[in-house]
Amino acid sequence: MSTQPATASTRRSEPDHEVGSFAEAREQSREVPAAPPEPVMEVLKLNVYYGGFHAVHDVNLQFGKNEITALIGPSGCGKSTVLRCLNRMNDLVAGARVEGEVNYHGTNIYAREVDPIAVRTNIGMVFQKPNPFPKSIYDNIAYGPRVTGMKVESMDDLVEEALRGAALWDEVKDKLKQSAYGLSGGQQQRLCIARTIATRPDVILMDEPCSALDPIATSRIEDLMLDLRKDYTIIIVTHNMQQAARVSDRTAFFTARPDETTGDRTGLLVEFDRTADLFARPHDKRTEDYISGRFG
Ligand SMILES: Nc1ncnc2c1ncn2[C@@H]1O[C@H](COP(=O)(O)OP(=O)(O)OP(=O)(O)O)[C@@H](O)[C@H]1O
Repeated sequence: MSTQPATASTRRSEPDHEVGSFAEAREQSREVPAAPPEPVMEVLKLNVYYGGFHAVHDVNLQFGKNEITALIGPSGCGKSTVLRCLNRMNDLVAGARVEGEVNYHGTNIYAREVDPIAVRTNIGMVFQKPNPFPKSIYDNIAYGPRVTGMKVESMDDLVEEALRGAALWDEVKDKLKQSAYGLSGGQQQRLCIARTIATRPDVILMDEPCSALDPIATSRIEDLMLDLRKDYTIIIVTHNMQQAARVSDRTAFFTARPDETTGDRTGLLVEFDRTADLFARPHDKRTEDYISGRFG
């Protein structure tokens, strides 16, 4: 397994055929340093169990400040499980057990003295299906700051700032008191992003945020992610390799392998690299097979 950025000498040769239109996405990508800059989060020897089932084995990863990192891989390889560990959402899953460290600015978020609510305020999450509360647009945004007791000079200003940040303000500014359920799916997902940024996190986790959306709404969310990257560190699980190639700076490819003794299909990290490099010159055969559509 290689989890370090590959060097020219360790890379596999170019895949024998171009992978979709990843080339185009690569051309648009920005300069990404070889290693994640100022790691905001670091995962060390992460193992996750659901009851007796070993779901994720020994994952090590770093997430750089103001970068977008994509977690990709076939179904069941543990992407969402790893993502949920990053803000202790697995605490809410019965039978889930996490071993290893998840460091946020150097503090293990699983340390006894750490408050999981505070963790989730700093490390927000956007889910696969837009899940606005059955409240007005305004109250959806104001909810987090209110329940966390955030000191807010003007809630109106905060609501506007969050909606502007999520590129939704112009579409909803005249109907803030109307139900969030009246918005389209894409607008609801941007509302959920606005709700997440209203509590001023510095990391945003996104679990397949576009999978329930049409291509136009997807494109808007992708543009938004690129915009949000200026202020936030973003970690996204996606099934869509084109999307990973379009938006992410780094990509972690996972797979699942049957455990020799238990037979459990346990997820593991195969390769972690700059997105442009991982798609152009993967240095693990399993990555190459996956991105070229030969498996998964
Ligand atoms: N709450 C749970 N209880 C028991 N097993 C679970 C639970 N959640 C996930 N698993 C198992 O853990 C493994 C990893 O699941 P996970 O959802 O993290 O994978 P994934 O790569 O995100 O999959 P997908 O791409 O299909 O969403 C799978 O075998 C899954 O069945």
